[in-house]
Amino acid sequence: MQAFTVEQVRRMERAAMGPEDDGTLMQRAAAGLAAVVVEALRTRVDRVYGARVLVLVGPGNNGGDALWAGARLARRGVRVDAVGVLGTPHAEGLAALLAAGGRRLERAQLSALGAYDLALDGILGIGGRPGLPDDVADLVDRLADADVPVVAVDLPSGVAADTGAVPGAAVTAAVTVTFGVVKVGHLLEPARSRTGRLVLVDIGLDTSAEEPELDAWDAARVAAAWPWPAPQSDKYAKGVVGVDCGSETYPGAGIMATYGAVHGGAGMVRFLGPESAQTVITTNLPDVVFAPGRVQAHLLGSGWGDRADGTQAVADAVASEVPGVLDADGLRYRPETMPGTWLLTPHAGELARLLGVERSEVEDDPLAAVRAGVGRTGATVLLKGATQLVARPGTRTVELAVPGPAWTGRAGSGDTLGGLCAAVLAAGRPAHEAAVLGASLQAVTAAAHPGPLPPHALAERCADQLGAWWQEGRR
Ligand SMILES: NC(=O)C1=CN([C@@H]2O[C@H](COP(=O)(O)OP(=O)(O)OC[C@H]3O[C@@H](n4cnc5c(N)ncnc54)[C@H](O)[C@@H]3O)[C@@H](O)[C@H]2O)[C@@H](O)CC1
Ligand SMILES: [K+]
Repeated sequence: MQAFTVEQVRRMERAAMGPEDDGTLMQRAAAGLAAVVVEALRTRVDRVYGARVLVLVGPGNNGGDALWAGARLARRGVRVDAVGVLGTPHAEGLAALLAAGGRRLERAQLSALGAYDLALDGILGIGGRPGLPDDVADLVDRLADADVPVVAVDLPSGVAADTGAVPGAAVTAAVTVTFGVVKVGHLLEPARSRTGRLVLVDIGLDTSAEEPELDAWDAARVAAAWPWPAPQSDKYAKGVVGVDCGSETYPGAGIMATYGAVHGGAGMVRFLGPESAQTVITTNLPDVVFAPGRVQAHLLGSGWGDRADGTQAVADAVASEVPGVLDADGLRYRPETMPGTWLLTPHAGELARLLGVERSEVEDDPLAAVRAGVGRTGATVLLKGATQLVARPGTRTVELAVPGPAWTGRAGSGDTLGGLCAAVLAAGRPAHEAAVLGASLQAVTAAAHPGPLPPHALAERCADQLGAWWQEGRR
């Protein structure tokens, strides 16, 4: 699924509209919106005729969409009340609603909000600045307290369309009906959680001239893209991962990274980390070897802590011209520039350190931050966290891994994730695919095995998930 910025949407809308806006796009939007509301009413109260809908109307075309949809609903016998909550409502939309039998109420006339079966959030769309004025936020809260489900028009009002940030008050929608294309904010946390179920209504926008801002993967695409071995694939076709992770202080990181590489399907895993980890590894994963030798993807950095020869270890691996994953403490020892065949896997704090900015700056605009990480290093970058983003040199489009349940993020998850990515890299896939596939496999597996499981146990379930896909013939 592709997502676009507000600027791109505006360009596409202008191209679709031509020089004069004759309202066609808004009518398409309103028709699609009304159809979703009809379905939602059927599901919730088993009727359309006589159901009650409250329309919250802001000052722009977002309110216009909501009012025109309200008019369509009123013509089907829905009792529609519209209340202007910001600025002056869209004149033609309001006239259409009143002509269809809807009512306009003042805010003071609103009582017993629980009597409404559903509310339409037409407060702000892609023209909205994030946040809501206090009095509007108060009304939105009262609707939530009264358990009135909200259908958001285009976007839940208050969220930032281009970043997914929610810096102030915002609507939390049960369903969001968006028009033409998906916007970035629908897919990135924390706005994603405000969006509810996302429905895309086709209004005839042509995306072909625009490079998408985001490319979001789903589980089916991950299964189809996984580097499944061919019948004749030997261990070298599947790929050898060289794991130099962990330290005497943090041996567990080396163990968990190895679990990731083994269960991600590597043909062979060489463990080149501290001796203190070897007994545990060889007891639990007897297929792992400890001798140096041929490596098709490096995995470095997890659990290193301070390492005297860290800079040299990374430089040697990069100089070997074999691709690799550089994680955690290893990021501190990276050379000034790296090839795009290398994958860096920072979390927000590590990316902030790499960029020399505050962590909040990364969290407020992760898309910009992950791109900046590529600009700064030359490498491919996977930003780990609630939404896992992958940026790479040569394209503006950022890939979004399948999201996972919140408890996946715990000590050691990143170590096994590095191993999963390295297994894909060793199979010959480019770094950005290794990142998306590894992160998505971990997320899909975590969603299917509500634990919370410790990372090494989740890594074992990742192998089960691959096995399930294999059996389903998803390869
Ligand atoms: N342009 C088009 O052709 C189409 C637009 N559509 C709808 O139009 C929407 C965009 O419409 P607009 O550009 O009018 O923008 P909005 O409807 O998002 O509203 C922008 C207005 O709200 C005010 N405003 C913004 N943030 C505010 C805040 N935090 N507090 C108070 N006031 C605030 C602005 O000053 C401006 O007057 C889309 O989201 C979509 O719903 C659809 O009808 C499809 C076609
Ligand atoms: K809205």
